[in-house]
Amino acid sequence: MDFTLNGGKGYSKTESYDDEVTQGLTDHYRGVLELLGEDVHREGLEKTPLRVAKAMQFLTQGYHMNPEEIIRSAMFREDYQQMVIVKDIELYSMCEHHILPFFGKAHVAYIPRHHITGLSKIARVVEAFARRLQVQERLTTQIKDCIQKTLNPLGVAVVIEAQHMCMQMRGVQKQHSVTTTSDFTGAFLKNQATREEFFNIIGGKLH
Ligand SMILES: Nc1nc2c(ncn2[C@@H]2O[C@H](COP(=O)(O)OP(=O)(O)OP(=O)(O)O)[C@@H](O)[C@H]2O)c(=O)[nH]1
Ligand SMILES: [Zn+2]
Repeated sequence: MDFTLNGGKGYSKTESYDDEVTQGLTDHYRGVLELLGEDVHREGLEKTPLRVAKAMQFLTQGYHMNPEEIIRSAMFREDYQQMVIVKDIELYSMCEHHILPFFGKAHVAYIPRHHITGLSKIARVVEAFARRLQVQERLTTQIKDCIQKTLNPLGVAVVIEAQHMCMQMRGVQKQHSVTTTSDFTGAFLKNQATREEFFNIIGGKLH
């Protein structure tokens, strides 16, 4: 069995797939195509079940990542106590209700208390939680909780703005709707000025 989507470090560096899962998914997706009335033997579709099996594993690889470990792998003692903001982190996730994509941007901030983390690790935490079946609210809260738990900062702020294909391509079909979610801890919760500083920097109109 070859399954290194998770790498050894809590996140993926190479793309490879679990043979057993790939085979199972391929069989299921062949059945799905048949049920949709397709000819699974026509040239363009012959390899499609296998491609989808791999794509779905890629899109849900976050289940095999350990977001807390990602942060702990690059935690540094530092006495900087001002806001650190990583904004416009692009994210692609899948809504758990329809298994259709939702995508947009995450803005993440924290105010260190003795420890900082590698900036890329913030984006990797977003990735680890986004690459699962999700709802936007839970995704927002999980990112916040993970950073609060591992770094124990003075506060964490997470804002996600996303478009949901299940609202755009189907269902209510509102092509321009954008959903914004936010969650805060510590200083961002208690102090309106801190929250406003964050919103000003991410360029939001949310306050
Ligand atoms: N709160 C929340 N809802 C979501 C998210 N992604 C999709 N949804 C919603 O999940 C809901 C599921 O509602 P249902 O009525 O069970 O499903 P449905 O019949 O397909 O609903 P419609 O999308 O309105 O056609 C819909 O309102 C979706 O818009 C998300 O991230 N957060
Ligand atoms: Zn949906």
